[in-house]
Amino acid sequence: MSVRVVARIRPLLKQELDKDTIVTADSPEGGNNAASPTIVRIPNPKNDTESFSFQFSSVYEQDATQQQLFDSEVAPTVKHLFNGFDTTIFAYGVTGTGKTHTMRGGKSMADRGVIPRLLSGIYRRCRKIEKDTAGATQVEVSMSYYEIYCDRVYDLFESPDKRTPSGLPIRDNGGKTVVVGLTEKPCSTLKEFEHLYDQANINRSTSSTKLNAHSSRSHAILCVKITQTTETTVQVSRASAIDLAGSEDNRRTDNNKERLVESSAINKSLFVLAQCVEAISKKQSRIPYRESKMTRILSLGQNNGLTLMILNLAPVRSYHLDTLSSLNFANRTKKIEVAEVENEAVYRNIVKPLAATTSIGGSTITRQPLRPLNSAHNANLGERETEKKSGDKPVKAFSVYSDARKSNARASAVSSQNQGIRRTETQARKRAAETVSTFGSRPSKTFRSADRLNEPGLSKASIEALISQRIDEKLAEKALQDASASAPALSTELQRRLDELEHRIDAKEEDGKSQGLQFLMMAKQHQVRGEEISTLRMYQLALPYFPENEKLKSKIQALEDRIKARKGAEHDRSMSGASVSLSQPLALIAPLTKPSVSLVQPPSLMAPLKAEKKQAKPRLLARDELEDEEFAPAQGSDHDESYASDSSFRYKKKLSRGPKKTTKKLPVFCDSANVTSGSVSTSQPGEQTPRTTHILKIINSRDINQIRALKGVGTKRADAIVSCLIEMEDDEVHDLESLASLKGVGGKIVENMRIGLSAGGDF
Ligand SMILES: Nc1ncnc2c1ncn2[C@@H]1O[C@H](COP(=O)(O)OP(=O)(O)OP(=O)(O)O)[C@@H](O)[C@H]1O
Repeated sequence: MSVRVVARIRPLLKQELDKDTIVTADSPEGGNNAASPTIVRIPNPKNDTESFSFQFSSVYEQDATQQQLFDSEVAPTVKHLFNGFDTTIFAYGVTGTGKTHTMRGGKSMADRGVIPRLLSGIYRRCRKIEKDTAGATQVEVSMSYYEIYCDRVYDLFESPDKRTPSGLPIRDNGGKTVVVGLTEKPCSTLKEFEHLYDQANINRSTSSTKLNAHSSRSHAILCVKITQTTETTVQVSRASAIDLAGSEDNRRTDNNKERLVESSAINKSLFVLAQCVEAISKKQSRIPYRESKMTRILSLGQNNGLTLMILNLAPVRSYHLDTLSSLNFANRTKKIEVAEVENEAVYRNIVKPLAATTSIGGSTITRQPLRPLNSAHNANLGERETEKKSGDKPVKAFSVYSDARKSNARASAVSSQNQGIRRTETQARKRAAETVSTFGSRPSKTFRSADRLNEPGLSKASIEALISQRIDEKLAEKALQDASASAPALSTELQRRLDELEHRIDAKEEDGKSQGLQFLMMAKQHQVRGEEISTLRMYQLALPYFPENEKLKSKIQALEDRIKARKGAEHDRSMSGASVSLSQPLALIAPLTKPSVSLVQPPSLMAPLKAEKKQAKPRLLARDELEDEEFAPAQGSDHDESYASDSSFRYKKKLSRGPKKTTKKLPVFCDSANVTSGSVSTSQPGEQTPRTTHILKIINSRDINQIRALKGVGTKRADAIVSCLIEMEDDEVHDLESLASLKGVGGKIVENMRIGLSAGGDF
């Protein structure tokens, strides 16, 4: 199932004028005009008579109410949530386009946004389920709420003065990204939720900017966990509602230094998100999720369940290019496929009293850094601790029951809620496991043990062995938890150093890369605004971080040539005193009457842009310059939604990734059998021995199995080598020195590969 994308055009604000409206909603041609609109139309910034159209699942016009949006888009997701599907709803758009209004909304009943309405729907359904099952199914709701501010994660249930400056760490846990040490608060009524939510929102970072008096300076993520407990099963599902911060054009915000830092972090994370979406849509093997915490947490395309993106748009001309950019992003996002997999209900340990299985740690949970995670999304590490304390005995990881206890009760209870929902094969298989009950609300992991227990080949002894292995694991886990329970005794200094270490772990080698990405991002921003000199400058600053990106180099070259040519033309004109000539074959004239954005070069803030600053008037643009512009409509289509975008900057790892031709420290390989690194001659491609040729052939095959089979390589390294090769695109590794310079390889490994082949007797 793909991400569902709907657009919402906000009404004009007080200071905005009707005549400036350029974004409109439309129904598809030939369709029923009474049908809800699904198309957003916006003029071509270079030619008002042309328009671009973008189709989405739905488009909400300026007069659409909060109720309409909720009823059509969000209410239907509630039942899926209770059927075990996770849902993710996020608002995306430029600053001041109405994301917070859509997600949170105002205080009056009519103004309430998606989040309070969603919770209201959740509680209503809770009551219905409890009533329909005469109390046999109990539903518990809890929430965590956090923000990503300047790429740091902060718990919104903690006031800013109590926060650790470095924020909460995030970790990958079985494919899911979790925030460690997040508070999870139970909230059993809408009133309770609203109280907690309002309190937490006070802690959210907002400030006044020129474009929005209450601008969100962070991405806010609300995670609502729903636990449905029957006599035999526990099913957990989660709704994530995300109010992303909006991208900002800092020339329009008049931001001060602090706001600029925030803005740069916001823009960077949104840029990375766009890169991820682009990489997914191009089916690239590397999706740069890890380059921003927001993209790691959002994990668009990696998450399961239902995903709804609400694209917020401002209707007015002052947002023209930003709106196009958002529309283009949304257009790509709608193609992303999300696996429609539900969370499986797991058997609970019926020995435990019902209430104890779903108790929640609440605000007592403390941060427990640098230790393994063992539960699901946004793991609340204190949760199991609380459970354990609630009973005298430690809770068993699982129990084995006799055949007498069949899972029919569970099957019927759950299936009555899951009518019409596709089930996975694995689940069907797991349902067949009749004899197992699992610990508390643990996810399906324990089922695997159960499946193994049911394998026909397992003897009683191996079952015993498995059980004692699981008990050992649990005891080890408990020991770890006990150890970290004493974490409060850590000194602040030690805590600080741990935080630093975690940051370093997270950052790894990303520093240079993110700096380079920042420059690319700024280049793109300048480019869409038609500021060539500053674009060039940003590309030049980015080049050292992507030295092997040929497209970047050619882009720089093309820009330099174009700027030179333009300056030459300007110089010629000023010398001859000639005014614009209509007969000039390769020039187009910006119509003075039409405020076409792209033809009028806006002044830039950058110091070296004096030449551009002088250009307050519309200027001549060469035809090729126009055609190269980011928003040119696709050829042959005046109403095409796919306008060209710059895709040339897929990230490449810095220097070490690609093969370096001349690196002093590299070993020199000689192709005679007994020579070790450090020998004299450099192998020339034409002089390679069969062994070298064979190694290079295997490497260039990009076949992970063949590469892994080379001596001393192993799965991880083979994977890294293939990633390097993919990033080299069509280029190949031509000699052993280049091979040694690949990331994670080195001279010793290459030597091992050679020795391995000799030992095999083939060479
Ligand atoms: N549908 C709407 N109806 C009425 N007013 C709206 C609507 N959408 C937005 N607004 C108003 O527009 C202004 C900006 O909205 P909002 O703060 O929600 O923008 P935002 O996209 O969240 O901005 P930022 O990214 O800076 O936080 C607010 O005054 C808000 O009340």
